[in-house]
Amino acid sequence: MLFEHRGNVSVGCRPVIHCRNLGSALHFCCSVSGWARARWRRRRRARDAKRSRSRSPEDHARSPIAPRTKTARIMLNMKLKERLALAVSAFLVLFTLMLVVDLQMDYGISGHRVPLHGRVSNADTEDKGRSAYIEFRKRFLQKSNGSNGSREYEQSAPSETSGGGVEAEPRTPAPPTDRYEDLQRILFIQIQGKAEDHTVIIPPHRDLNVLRPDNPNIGEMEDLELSLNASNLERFQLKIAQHELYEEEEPLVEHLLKDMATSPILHVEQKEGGTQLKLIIDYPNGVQALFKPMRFARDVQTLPNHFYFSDYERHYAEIAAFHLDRILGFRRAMPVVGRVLNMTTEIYDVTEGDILKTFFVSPANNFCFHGKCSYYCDTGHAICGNPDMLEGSFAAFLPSSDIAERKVWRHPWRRSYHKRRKAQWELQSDYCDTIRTTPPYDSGRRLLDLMDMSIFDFLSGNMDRHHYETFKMFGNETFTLHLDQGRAFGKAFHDELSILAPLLQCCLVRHTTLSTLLKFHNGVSLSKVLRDSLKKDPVDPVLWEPHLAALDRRIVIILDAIRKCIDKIDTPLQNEVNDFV
Ligand SMILES: Nc1ncnc2c1ncn2[C@@H]1O[C@H](COP(=O)(O)OP(=O)(O)OP(=O)(O)O)[C@@H](O)[C@H]1O
Ligand SMILES: [Mn+2]
Repeated sequence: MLFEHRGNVSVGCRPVIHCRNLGSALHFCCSVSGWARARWRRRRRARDAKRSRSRSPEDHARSPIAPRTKTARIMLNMKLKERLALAVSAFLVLFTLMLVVDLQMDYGISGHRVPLHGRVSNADTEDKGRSAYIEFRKRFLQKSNGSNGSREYEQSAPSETSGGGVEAEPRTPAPPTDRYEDLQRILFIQIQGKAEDHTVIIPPHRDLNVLRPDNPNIGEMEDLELSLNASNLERFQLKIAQHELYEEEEPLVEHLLKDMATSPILHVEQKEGGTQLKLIIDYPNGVQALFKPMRFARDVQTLPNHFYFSDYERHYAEIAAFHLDRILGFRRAMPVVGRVLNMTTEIYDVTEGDILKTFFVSPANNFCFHGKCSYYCDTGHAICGNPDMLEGSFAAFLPSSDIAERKVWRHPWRRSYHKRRKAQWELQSDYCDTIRTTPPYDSGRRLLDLMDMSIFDFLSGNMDRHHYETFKMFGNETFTLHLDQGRAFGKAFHDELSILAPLLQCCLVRHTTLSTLLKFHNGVSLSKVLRDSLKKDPVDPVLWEPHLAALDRRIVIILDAIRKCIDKIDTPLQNEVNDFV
């Protein structure tokens, strides 16, 4: 409005608005206007008076000049302060307008600048957000250091299903920076027999699994003789000994695996007990196997909202866990092999009873069935062939209870199996002190076996260890069976530290187990040895690569934990707090 005046003052001010130095321009404009205003006002008043005398009131109303004159009069009547305020606000409005136009150039009009700006600024925020998150997480984990019993080591592919491909390529692990020479030294001294007893690492001369004063097998214990046409499974079963299921390099294991993978299937029936569907497979000559069907591809991971107790069983986990148990030198898991079945001829045609009623053809024309069990035995969770070929795991059958009865033990570090309740070991920091003084954990090999089981389960990510079993005839001084690994290998990018709770709370490990872990850490990696071992299986590749990679990562975590335990006894005062679990 100010710049619409035609008088000297406004004309005099107009160029000023284009000046870059607004402050001095305004000052100039206003000092000029002060002098000119009085003169102009006098002249104007005289002219207006003349005009109003010569015009009628109607003329006055009709005249287009009238409002402008009025405005000008208002302007002239304004005080200097008011005019200055007006000038500043007008400038501000203009300035804002210019800004808006400039912004539009950035985000709307200019086709080049939009994506560039967008990308750069987004990446910046994301990067900052992510690194801040990682930093926070790192600090949080350092601070809590597993006080809640669970620590995550998430890697770059946290998707639930990752379709094989590029991600599944084996990564070359970086050479180990820490060879754990301190731990190696302790083992070396123990081997030389010079060592005193160690509270964390139990030397071979104190370990019944190494000493084995007696190691009878089932055949000897039961006085059973093998018939000439005895199957490989019978031979295997009678050779099960007090301290291990089978000897190192036992040739029967390979024979047994071959039998289960190739022998004709005579009969199938659903196994009672357990929560998920399992079939008992009958082969010629009385050989039996426990079949777990394939439900998902190898790279389908545990659903994030599933508890360990509602996780699906994975057939490949049973196969991989058997190999892992053997490689680690435990030999406490029954041999398991993979095989692809024809559902029509090798299941449907050779079974009877209620299970038959659960077979159907899916909309995708695949042959399916769901059986009857308490978890996932319904149409929505059916087991489907492709179109009628079905893969599964076949575990060699344990000797019947007529020959070798088993004792079922409640695992002291059992989880609560309730979505809100916590188990005793999660609440009591000195929980192991209680267990150590309770039979059968107060002497012999049992507690050490649970430490091995904890390591075995941590490596494979198996949280489902509610019970364990032993052969009754061998009493308490016998190995613990590694049965039911169906829920292992479910989360490749997460290391569940709470599985290690027994080891972390008791600070106890076998010399032989530690030695095996160090051998893999410093030599040929566990992932490589397991990958090579699994190559012999008919359904190889058995494990998704990230699961194999996880093993090498988890070994380091176990070694760190053992070192921490030793530090604790060396400097007890500094480590009073049980800061792992
Ligand atoms: N190889 C085997 N031979 C004979 N019996 C077996 C074998 N493996 C497991 N069993 C028996 O079958 C039972 C159920 O097996 P498993 O635990 O694998 O099934 P599950 O459905 O996973 O059970 P749960 O849901 O209780 O974990 C076991 O408790 C065990 O006694
Ligand atoms: Mn199970």
